[in-house]
Amino acid sequence: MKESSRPIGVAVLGMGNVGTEVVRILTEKAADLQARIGAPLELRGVAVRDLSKERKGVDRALLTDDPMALVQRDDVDLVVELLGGIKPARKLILAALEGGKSVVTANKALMAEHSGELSKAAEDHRVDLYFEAAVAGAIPVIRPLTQSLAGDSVNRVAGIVNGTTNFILSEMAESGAGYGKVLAEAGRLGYAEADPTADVEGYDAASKAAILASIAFHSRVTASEVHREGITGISAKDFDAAKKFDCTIKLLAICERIDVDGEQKISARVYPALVPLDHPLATVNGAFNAVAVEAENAGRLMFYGQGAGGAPTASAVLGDLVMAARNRVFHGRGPLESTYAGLPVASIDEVPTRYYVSMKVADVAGVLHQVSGEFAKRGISIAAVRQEGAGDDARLIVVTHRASDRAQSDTVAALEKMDSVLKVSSVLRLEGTND
Ligand SMILES: NC(=O)C1=CN([C@@H]2O[C@H](COP(=O)(O)OP(=O)(O)OC[C@H]3O[C@@H](n4cnc5c(N)ncnc54)[C@H](O)[C@@H]3O)[C@@H](O)[C@H]2O)C=CC1
Ligand SMILES: N[C@@H](CC=O)C(=O)O
Ligand code: NA
Repeated sequence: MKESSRPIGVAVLGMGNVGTEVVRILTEKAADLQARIGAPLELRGVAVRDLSKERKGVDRALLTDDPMALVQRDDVDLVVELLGGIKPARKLILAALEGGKSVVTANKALMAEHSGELSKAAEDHRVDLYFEAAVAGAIPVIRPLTQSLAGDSVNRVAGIVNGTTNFILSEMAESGAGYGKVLAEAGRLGYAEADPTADVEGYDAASKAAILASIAFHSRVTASEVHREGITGISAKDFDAAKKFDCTIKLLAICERIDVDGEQKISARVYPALVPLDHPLATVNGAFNAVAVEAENAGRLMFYGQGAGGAPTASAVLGDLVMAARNRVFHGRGPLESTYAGLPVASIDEVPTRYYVSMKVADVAGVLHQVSGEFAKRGISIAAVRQEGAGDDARLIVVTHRASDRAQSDTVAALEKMDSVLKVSSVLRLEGTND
């Protein structure tokens, strides 16, 4: 390695769950980081909202409540954005890139909507924009997709990419624990977003799916193009029913190439789904995430680890920081954004899915025939039927084979109108099967 170069000035924006851990590691591991980079990293400042708050292990003189002034300092070479949200993060990152500073961010919400603008600024100013922490926390997924698999063709990236909802669903499956209490615990443990609606309504997973789909398929997919459903409607009853089909329930993010009438499109979708208990994703519990990648030549790859939490996320941030700093020392550049394929995003209606439909029915002869008739009318074949209870508590559960999501959802709408179907109580998709 070449002799140590001049120090590299680092600005950290935000000292919450992740920022606190990043500053701690930067301080505690300074000597190791210097040896790995070939230059010392020097913390020039940390932008916080509340200057009066006690920040253990941080020199007060480093704190500022003016992030823009910090970003624009001449002695800052690298900016680490850990504020979250679009405003003021977008402007701060743009200012950094335009000022010739490389940026490391964990901000999936921002990257999923503004990656085009930010990547162009990085390219124009010949600096790096790294965001490994933005998807699946500590797990390396961005780097494998952009670098290790750069010579392959990825067909599918799917898995569990939100720690908070996986933590909640795991607790519900395990102990039937109440939803609100578990969500509060996820916040306390530093897994949840500042506004946890982003987690439970699937927005966070949708941002991650947009980032994964864009990189995997060399196209640009934004969060608003990802079909999104959250977990707020999932109840203990759904878990009981799932168990009867040897399944559990997971919030999945699925990005795949699909063929729609001869045209290649991207499907990017997030929803809670039944997953067979013997599927690898069924055993991913707590705040752990797992991402399976299927590539033409590599075959199936599986990435597993901590998807949320201050220290695990800080690990991914530090990895990016070391890369960006090394590039400064050795005059290199990280990979550029690649969107040459420009594949369109399919509507959820066009995607082949399997449905699980649980309904309360009138306990009269012929109901099963009528219900199965509605599926048959739309060309959907039924994989399993289960009849439960009797009288006022008669229930019918249908699991279908794969058909277009449009045909499946039209069938559910028709069932809801039938006199003999008193209530469609639950509709979930089934994933992790081959049929
Ligand atoms: N917590 C986690 O497990 C993970 C978080 N992320 C992402 O990392 C980023 C940070 O997340 P957390 O640390 O969990 O959030 P957090 O809410 O704990 O921390 C954000 C900090 O930024 C500060 N802040 C916000 N606006 C500011 C401003 N204008 N000036 C100065 N300070 C400001 C807040 O006061 C807060 O302390 C977010 O983009 C999040 O989505 C990514 C992966 C995992
Ligand atoms: N809120 C997110 C944090 C990591 O991205 C999650 O729960 O996964
Ligand atoms: Na990651």
